[in-house]
Amino acid sequence: MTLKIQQLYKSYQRLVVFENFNINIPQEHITCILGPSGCGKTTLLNTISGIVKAEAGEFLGFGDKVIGYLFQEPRLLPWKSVWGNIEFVLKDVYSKEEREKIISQYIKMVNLEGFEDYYPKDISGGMLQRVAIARAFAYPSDILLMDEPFKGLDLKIKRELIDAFIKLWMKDLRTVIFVTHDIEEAISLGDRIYIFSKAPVKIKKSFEIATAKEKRSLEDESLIKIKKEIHDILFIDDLDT
Ligand SMILES: Nc1ncnc2c1ncn2[C@@H]1O[C@H](COP(=O)(O)OP(=O)(O)OP(=O)(O)O)[C@@H](O)[C@H]1O
Repeated sequence: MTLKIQQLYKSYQRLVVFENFNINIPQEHITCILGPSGCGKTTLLNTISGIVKAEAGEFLGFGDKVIGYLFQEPRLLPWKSVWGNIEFVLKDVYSKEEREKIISQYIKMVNLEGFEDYYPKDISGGMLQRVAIARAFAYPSDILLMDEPFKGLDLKIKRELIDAFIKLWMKDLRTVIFVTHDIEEAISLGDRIYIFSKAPVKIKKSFEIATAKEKRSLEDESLIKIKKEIHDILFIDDLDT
């Protein structure tokens, strides 16, 4: 079943971010959202998670769903180790034995074996974000909201994180809504990609990518074509909208 948001209205004082806004989110897929800075991408995630209250709108299919949120900064607890940070969010969900199994499994999937006892201050930015991603997936949410989780990381680290992300996602095909400014990231991860306009947000265009994520190459002609089209919508169309 597809999750649907209908007739969303959200404003901040006089700024109307969403008005009669509709969007469909396919379950068990990754939906990427691209759009100009400040258009309302984070606001959409925040209305879905309930951090921000929509003034109007129906959220169909979201009612009984457990929502996880991965932010741009890893937000690890500095006083807990890599292991402890993942364990912390699983404490009330799984028994001790289950937790041990799950944590070691996820640590392995993001290639952090051997770093279980390290503290956040002793590992690199890319490793911190790998812990955060492992923690986000280890928590049994139905929908995972991700707000530019790879922003500011260098290209090689970003590629490693994308690969780790795909591996984690394939394990249970979580429903993911992924906000990014990076077209290549969207093309690497998205099953569906929405391009938002400036506020009040309209969906300018959506793309579907059918190729399995683990088999995608950014050199594929079809992906190069989509990349160019997205680029033109974002950076050329926007000059006059
Ligand atoms: N709490 C708030 N109070 C007032 N205005 C806000 C608030 N939160 C966001 N805004 C404004 O609403 C608009 C949408 O913000 P939002 O953070 O959702 O955009 P975004 O698309 O995620 O931006 P970016 O791409 O820069 O992260 C922006 O103009 C922002 O300044």
